[in-house]
Amino acid sequence: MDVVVVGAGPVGENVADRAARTGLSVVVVEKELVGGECSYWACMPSKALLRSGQALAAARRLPGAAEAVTGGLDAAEVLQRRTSFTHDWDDSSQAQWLESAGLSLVRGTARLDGPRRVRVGDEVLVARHAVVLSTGSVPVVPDVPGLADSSPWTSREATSAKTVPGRLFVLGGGVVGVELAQAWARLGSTVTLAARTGLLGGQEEFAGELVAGALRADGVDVRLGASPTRVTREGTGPFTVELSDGSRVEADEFLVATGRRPATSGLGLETVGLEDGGSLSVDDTGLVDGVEGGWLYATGDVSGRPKLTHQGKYAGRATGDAIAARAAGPIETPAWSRYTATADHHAVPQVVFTDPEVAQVGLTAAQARERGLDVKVVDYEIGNVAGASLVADGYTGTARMVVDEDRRVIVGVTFVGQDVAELLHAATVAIVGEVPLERLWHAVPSYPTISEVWLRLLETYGL
Ligand SMILES: Cc1cc2nc3c(=O)[nH]c(=O)nc-3n(C[C@H](O)[C@H](O)[C@H](O)COP(=O)(O)OP(=O)(O)OC[C@H]3O[C@@H](n4cnc5c(N)ncnc54)[C@H](O)[C@@H]3O)c2cc1C
Ligand SMILES: NC(=O)c1ccc[n+]([C@@H]2O[C@H](COP(=O)([O-])OP(=O)(O)OC[C@H]3O[C@@H](n4cnc5c(N)ncnc54)[C@H](O)[C@@H]3O)[C@@H](O)[C@H]2O)c1
Repeated sequence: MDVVVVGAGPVGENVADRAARTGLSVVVVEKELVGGECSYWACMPSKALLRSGQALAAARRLPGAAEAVTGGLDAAEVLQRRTSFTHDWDDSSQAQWLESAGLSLVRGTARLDGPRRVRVGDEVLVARHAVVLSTGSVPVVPDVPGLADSSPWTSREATSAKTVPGRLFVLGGGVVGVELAQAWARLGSTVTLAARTGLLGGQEEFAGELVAGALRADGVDVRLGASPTRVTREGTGPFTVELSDGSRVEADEFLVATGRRPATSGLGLETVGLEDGGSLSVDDTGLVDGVEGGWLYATGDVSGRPKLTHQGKYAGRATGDAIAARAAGPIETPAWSRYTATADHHAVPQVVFTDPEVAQVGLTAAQARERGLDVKVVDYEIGNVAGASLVADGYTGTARMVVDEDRRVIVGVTFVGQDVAELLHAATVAIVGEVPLERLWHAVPSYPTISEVWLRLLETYGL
């Protein structure tokens, strides 16, 4: 075979598909479900858990519709819809797609076994051109006394649960923590969320503040600056969580949402001169640094690049194309070519699917300043836009545009509010295209849409 891809998550599937398009023979090895974490325990089920609650909350913000909402969410129906998205954790349709794309599937756990060699049980696959590691990431469980022994939930259990826990304790104020805290609170759980700092660190501060306010409005007990010091649990009974502020919380489930690390343990990295379980670093084509011969690639969560499905798939397409092209001879890989994931350094979009949504791309104001840019920050209250006031009575939300004054281009945008997710791609296009503000002025948003926030941002900037 020409190429072996380890891991059939969304990223591995994309690498394999692109490499095979030019006629290379590609084998994909998967130890669990074809489709990976994203399809079965992450993106899709978590968004399905959130969506019905958002629709209900949106209706409640509209006189006329609000009166028609006479009950709460039907949790059983929401869980059933979630399960339909995961195909009841059955991957046969995704496995069929793989075969229909001309890719071979080997089921089992793969490990490297020296250069270009991948062992799956007794079988050794030898790749003529490339081995690609697309093994994803695993949750990090912090070293809190009693926690690891108490069988806490990770995002897997929290996205696949069949019933609503009476009381849920969430540790971590990142994306997983806030999304799943809101999902379960709206499904009827009594939720406590503890975060050692503010919510959504790394984003603009107002994003975490608006989300914290919304969670509290949903009844979540948000404890900022609080860390658990001990967790105790008898068998499968309730958890008792002791917190650094001296308080105690009882919960039926405890969700660990404190980040993820690349899945490199037991991958056989030591057989190719790397450290078992260590982190990988890659160039923009996905080639792993420190390995001779240009045959080992890594993409997606395992690669140390942004842990997001769309960004991993983007890098996977570049890697698949680079492998296919290199099979025919040396290639040039300048920035912004089809072989390079250049946008990883400039414009990584992310939507946090809470209500309000947080949609962010590029640099925050603080990150832009850290890079030494001459920055102008423009803020605008989205509720003042006619389109937003039509979408919801009392619309609350904020938009921020970060401008590089030297080049007069946008380097970062954040929108927080209801229904802002679909606004984000325009911002991504503006940043990737380095569209000058004077030209952006001519991109006229329709009236009355929330997109008119673009006009207001440019006017507030001074155009
Ligand atoms: C709760 C949650 C919600 C999320 N929501 C979003 C979202 O809304 N949008 C978004 O963009 N991102 C989201 N993410 C992140 C997203 O899930 C990941 O970025 C994405 O799944 C990464 O894809 P991947 O293919 O690199 O890895 P994975 O999806 O983890 O797939 C890796 C695959 O490799 C297999 N594998 C691992 N080791 C081996 C081995 N040794 N041999 C064979 N097979 C192996 C695994 O079984 C798995 O199928 C979310 C994450 C979580 C935890
Ligand atoms: N909508 C989306 O795009 C989406 C949704 C979910 C997850 N994801 C991706 O999945 C990845 C994992 O998400 P995540 O929320 O687990 O990680 P994260 O890195 O976003 O957040 C982890 C949070 O846990 C906190 N933390 C870490 N160690 C801690 C400790 N010992 N005690 C208390 N708090 C601690 C951190 O300060 C941080 O706030 C992220 O990279 C994210 O991009 C994306």
